[in-house]
Amino acid sequence: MDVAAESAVATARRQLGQAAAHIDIDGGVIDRLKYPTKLQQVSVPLRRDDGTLEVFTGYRAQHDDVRGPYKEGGGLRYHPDVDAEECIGLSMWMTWKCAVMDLPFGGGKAGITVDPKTLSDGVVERFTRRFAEELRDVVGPKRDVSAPDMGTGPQEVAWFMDAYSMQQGETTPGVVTRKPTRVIGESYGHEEAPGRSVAIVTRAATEYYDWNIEDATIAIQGFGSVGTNTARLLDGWGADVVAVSEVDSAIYDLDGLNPESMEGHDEQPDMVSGYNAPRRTNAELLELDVDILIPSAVGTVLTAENVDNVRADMIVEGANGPTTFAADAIFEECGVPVIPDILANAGGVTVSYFDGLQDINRRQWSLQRVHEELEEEMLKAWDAVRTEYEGSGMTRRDATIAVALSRIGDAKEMRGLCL
Ligand SMILES: NC(=O)C1=CN([C@@H]2O[C@H](COP(=O)(O)OP(=O)(O)OC[C@H]3O[C@@H](n4cnc5c(N)ncnc54)[C@H](OP(=O)(O)O)[C@@H]3O)[C@@H](O)[C@H]2O)C=CC1
Ligand SMILES: O=C(O)CCC(=O)C(=O)O
Repeated sequence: MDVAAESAVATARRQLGQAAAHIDIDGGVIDRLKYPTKLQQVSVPLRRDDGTLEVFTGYRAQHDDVRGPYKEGGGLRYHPDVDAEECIGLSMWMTWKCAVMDLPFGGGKAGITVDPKTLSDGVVERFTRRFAEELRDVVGPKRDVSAPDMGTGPQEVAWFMDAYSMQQGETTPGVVTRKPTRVIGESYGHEEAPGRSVAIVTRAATEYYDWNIEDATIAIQGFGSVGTNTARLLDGWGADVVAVSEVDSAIYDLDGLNPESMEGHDEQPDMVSGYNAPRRTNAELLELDVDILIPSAVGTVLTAENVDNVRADMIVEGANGPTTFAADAIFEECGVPVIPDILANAGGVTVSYFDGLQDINRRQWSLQRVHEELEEEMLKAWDAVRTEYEGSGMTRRDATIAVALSRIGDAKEMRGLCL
C-alpha cells in the first residue's frame, strides 16, 4: 500500500501495533491507546485588520494521562495542514515521548488550521487569546499544559497564558511552558532544547556506528526552532551542515554552510531564500547524497514514493512524524537507521519538565545546568532504547515505542484501571 497520504494517526496506530507485538502487554491496553481520551474541537472566530470576519477550527487532542496529566502534551501548532487526525496522531507520539523520557506526563496536542503568515501580529494575538478562552475548560497546570510548536513561539504562549490567567483571576504561568525566559519566568535553554536534543542524539548515533561526527555531512529540512538549533550545534561540533531549507526553498553547498551566521525563520523570515548559495527544492534536499538527513519541518515527507531516492546513510527525525510506516520498512530493509522523533526531539518536553521543577522551587537553574541535565536525560533515554533494541530483532522505532509502552502498561496495571 502506498501510504504517502497516510494521516499521522494512521501511521501512529500502525507503529503502535507493530511495536506492541514484540512485548508482553495487555491487548486491551493497546486497543485503548489507539484512541485519545478526549478530542475537543472549537471554532475560533477572528476579525482581520481589514474588518472581515473569519472562523477557524482548532483542536485539542488529549491522548493518555496514566503516567501524569496531559501536561506538556505537545505544543500549539498553527499550520494550514492541521486537522483532527493530525492532532490525535501527534498526541499519541507525545504520550510515547514522555514515557521514553520517563517524564510524569501524558500526551496531547493543540492546533488550529491556519496559515499564520497571513495574519498580522495583532490578529495572531487576538486569535491566540480567543483559542485560550475556548480551551479554558480542558487545559490547566495540573490538567493539560501547552508549549509552542510549528507556527508559534514564546510570544504566542505568553498571550495564551495571559488570557487563561485573566479568566482564572490569578496569574497561572504553569498553563504553558516555553514562555519568554527573562520576562515572565521560564527555564533557560528551553527554546533551543528540541534542536539540542536532536544534535545530542545524532552525535550518540554516530558514536554507536563508529562514525566521526567531524566527517559527517548533514542535510536539514526546515530552518525554524528545531532546524536552526540542530544545525548550529552540529556545526559547532565539527559536522558539515551542507543543506537547509524553509518552506519554499533549500540551499546546498558541499563546502558546508555557516549556520551560526544564518538567522532562523523567527529571527529573519526568508533567510534561506535570501542566502547566497546554490538552490535546491525541498524535495531535492531529501534526496541529497549526505551522511545524515534530519527532516525538521512538517510530517510525512519520507514516503514510499521518495524513499528509494533517499541517499542518506542515517535519518534522525527532528520533525514529528516525518517518516511513513511504509518508508520506515524500506529504510529497515536497506539497513538505513532511523532514529525516531519520540527520542530525538524530546529535548523540548524534557526542559518543560525542568521548567516545572524550577517553578515549584521558585528557583531558576543556570543555562549550564539545563544543558547538563538535558544531556544526561537524553543519553539515559538513548541507553534505555539501545538496551531494548540490541539483539531484539526490532527496529529502532519499535524498540523506542516498546520502552514507552512497557512503562505505560506498568502504570495502567499498577493503578488498576481497566484500561
Ligand atoms: N518547537 C518545538 O518545541 C518542537 C518541534 N518539533 C517538531 O519539529 C518540527 C518543526 O518545528 P519548529 O522548528 O518548532 O517549527 P517552526 O515553525 O519554528 O519552523 C518550521 C520550519 O519548517 C519550514 N516549513 C514549513 N512548512 C514546510 C513544508 N511544507 N516543507 C518544508 N519546510 C516547511 C518553515 O519554513 P518557513 O520559515 O518558510 O515557514 C520553517 O523553516 C515540527 O514537526 C514540530 O512538531 C518537535 C519537538 C519540539
Ligand atoms: O514542551 C515543549 O517544549 C514542546 C514539545 C513538543 O511540542 C514536542 O515535543 O512535540
